[in-house]
Amino acid sequence: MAPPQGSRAPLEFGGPLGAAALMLLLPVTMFHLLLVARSGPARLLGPPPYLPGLEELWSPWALLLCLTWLGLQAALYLLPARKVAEGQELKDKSRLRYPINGFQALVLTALLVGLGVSAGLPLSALPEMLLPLAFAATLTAFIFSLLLYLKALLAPASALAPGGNSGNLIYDFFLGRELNPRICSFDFKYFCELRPGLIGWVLINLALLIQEAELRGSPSLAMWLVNGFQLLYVGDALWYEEAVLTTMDIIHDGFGFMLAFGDLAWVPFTYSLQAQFLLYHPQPLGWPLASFICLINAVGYYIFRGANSQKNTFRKNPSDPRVADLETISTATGRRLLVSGWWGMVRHPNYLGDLIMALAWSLPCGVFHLLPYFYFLYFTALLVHREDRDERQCRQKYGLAWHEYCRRVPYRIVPYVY
Ligand SMILES: NC(=O)C1=CN([C@@H]2O[C@H](COP(=O)(O)OP(=O)(O)OC[C@H]3O[C@@H](n4cnc5c(N)ncnc54)[C@H](OP(=O)(O)O)[C@@H]3O)[C@@H](O)[C@H]2O)C=CC1
Ligand SMILES: CC(C)CCC[C@@H](C)[C@H]1CC=C2C3=C(CC[C@@]21C)[C@@]1(C)CC[C@H](O)C[C@@H]1CC3
Repeated sequence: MAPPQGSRAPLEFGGPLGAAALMLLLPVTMFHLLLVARSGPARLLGPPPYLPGLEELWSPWALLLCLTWLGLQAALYLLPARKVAEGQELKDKSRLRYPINGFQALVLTALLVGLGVSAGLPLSALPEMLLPLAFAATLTAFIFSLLLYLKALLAPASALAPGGNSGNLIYDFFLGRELNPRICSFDFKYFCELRPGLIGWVLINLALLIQEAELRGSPSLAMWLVNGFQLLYVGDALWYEEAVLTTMDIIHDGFGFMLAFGDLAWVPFTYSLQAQFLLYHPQPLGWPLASFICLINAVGYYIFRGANSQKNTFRKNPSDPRVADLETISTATGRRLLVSGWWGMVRHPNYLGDLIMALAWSLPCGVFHLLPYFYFLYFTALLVHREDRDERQCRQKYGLAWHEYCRRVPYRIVPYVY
């Protein structure tokens, strides 16, 4: 198939070979983590305790549950929103509109789950179903990506993403061809990025907490901490939902297997790894250490939220009194770059805060297993790679001004280290 005109973007993720390898490696890693988390030795780098057969992975009930969950979140997405936000300007100069009702979806889901549990819904049975649920989510993501690929064949050239249109089927399937696939006003990428996966993640965490309480009389302090920290993170993402409209996933990347699998399977089933680990490997944690870990999470959150809010406020209105005094440099595009405040400390202060929080989520699991640190390790790799991609895009967008910014702010993520 010939690449569409004008698509000359350099190949990322190691090209078609890298994309094929990731498509295999990501689900395999997810199942490995699910299996070792419940095994006695819980060794991240050891072999899985056993290889599950298809009868253990495939369950029509799990698929039904997965589709019902997606249907519920889609219905909540369609409810009237407190605000409708406009996205960034597209190639054809138009702007898409997005409902801002993610936090409302989280609260309504919590109410529905609360009602369900009080009516006898066995939420604590969820941890036993993680394997078939993850399989169903992977299958759903694969079929969904296939449909998205086919849908993109009918899309006009102006609707295609800059990256996922190389003409190589595997690469384009992985990266995604269409930038903002929609049916009427329902935006699939925006919906998947924040709702089913993120809310699913905290629901799985809650189910693990409830099962721990049933097993041991009450949830452990470590389990409370992991649940609390991650609920704060998800609540924050949904409260500041509008900010996702300026991320590279929404502005730059197409919607293909990478994001569909990432959003629907990877996030709920691997981001809940610490809580999964704690259910099978209870860890003693005293109040002094717990308080120290809370402090680390608070510092991480303070940097993460401060940096993200500063940039979002500045991008929305550079004369806002909260950012008007910050030093900036001009660029040829007319947009300015912050060179003081959080964005004068390192070029990605929000990543630094996010990484500090990631560490705080693992610490309640103790220091004798590597497994609960998987998220921290994976996330470091993801953010270093993401920073590199963003840097390339900014260099292209801002040219000399970006070089000046790099000269003024030489460190990328960690001051004086990287
Ligand atoms: N938990 C998870 O799995 C993940 C979490 N995240 C988190 O999501 C959040 C969003 O991350 P992400 O989308 O990667 O990127 P950022 O929010 O860091 O956005 C990068 C963009 O910010 C703008 N920018 C960069 N430097 C400056 C500056 N000095 N002044 C003003 N604007 C600047 C540029 O866009 P422009 O100039 O066009 O505005 C650049 O492209 C982060 O907090 C990240 O940690 C991200 C990925 C995964
Ligand atoms: C499976 C692959 C390794 C890559 C998958 C990447 C996705 C899991 C992430 C890509 C960007 C994401 C963002 C978030 C969650 C993870 C994914 C979807 C947030 C919604 C997390 C909360 C933050 O406040 C905003 C993030 C935006 C980007």
